[in-house]
Amino acid sequence: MSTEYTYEHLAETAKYLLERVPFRPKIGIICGSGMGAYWNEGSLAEALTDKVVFPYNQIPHFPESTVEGHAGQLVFGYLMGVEVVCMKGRFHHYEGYPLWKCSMPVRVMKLVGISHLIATNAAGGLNPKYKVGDVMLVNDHINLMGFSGNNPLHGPNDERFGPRFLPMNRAYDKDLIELAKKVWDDLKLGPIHEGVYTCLGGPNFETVAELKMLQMVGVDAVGMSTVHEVITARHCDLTVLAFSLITNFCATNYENQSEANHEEVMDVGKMRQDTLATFVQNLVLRIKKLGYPGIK
Ligand SMILES: O=P(O)(O)O[C@H]1O[C@H](CO)[C@@H](O)[C@H]1O
Ligand SMILES: Nc1nc2[nH]cnc2c(=O)[nH]1
Repeated sequence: MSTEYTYEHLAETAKYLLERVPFRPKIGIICGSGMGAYWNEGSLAEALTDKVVFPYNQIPHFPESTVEGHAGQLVFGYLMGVEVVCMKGRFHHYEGYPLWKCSMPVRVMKLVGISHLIATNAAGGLNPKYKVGDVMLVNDHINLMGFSGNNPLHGPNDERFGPRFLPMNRAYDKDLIELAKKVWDDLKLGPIHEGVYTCLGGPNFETVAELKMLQMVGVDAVGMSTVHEVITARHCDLTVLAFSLITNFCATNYENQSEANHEEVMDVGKMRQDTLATFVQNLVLRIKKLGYPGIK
């Protein structure tokens, strides 16, 4: 079975949400590990006003979030006066969900009216120039899981979502990347990078040999999410911006004794949540002011 969700299922989910939310969001935000987990002062979710909160287990047809750091709530609200919908926690393949299920919320967000998706993630830094706590705007990805036929769009295609075949060479909108860099610089937040992300199935972190291979093929940051969400988003014509918070440095030699762990990932997320919240708030404001630019 490639997908249990028909268009009608997801339309039902969207209808349930829309009946309970008094405004229509244009921007969807997926909070990565650590970044959406806490309601502490300074977190992105905390910055939302006039919130309407839906725990995932109360939304018809929604999967449940099982990872620590992923609260499992869909939050509608205003960020700097901009209508947004925010996923506090996402679904990963390693939780036991097939990729079409991991990325179903993207289609739901499309059906509630978004035109733009901001996907964030925590990732290991492979590019030697990156430091822990840095941000990398994703300008491309390598769909490694797709190489073996594991793709969120696998199976019958429903044209109401999008076409059977789709290009991916302009998946990460260049205008939005430029805008994001400008917003970051205007806020004087220090250096920001642009690079290539890849998603592995997880849940284990990588071996040294795997990391060396990924570095050789041009990967700058490695994680366990985002790629399938972006494919699904582009399929239904959403304009996409994605960024990675570099939460750990990947050990590409055997002398390095440090070991990647999820606690560190969440700690760095927490440490950087204020900065990222400020960044995203200013970004959505600029996107709105500019009339929601980017390829559709
Ligand atoms: O991609 P997000 O959800 O930010 O989380 C990343 O961090 C977790 C590992 O610590 C994995 O889930 C990986 O994908
Ligand atoms: N696969 C993978 N995912 C991560 N998420 C956060 N850090 C990492 C990492 O080093 N590898």
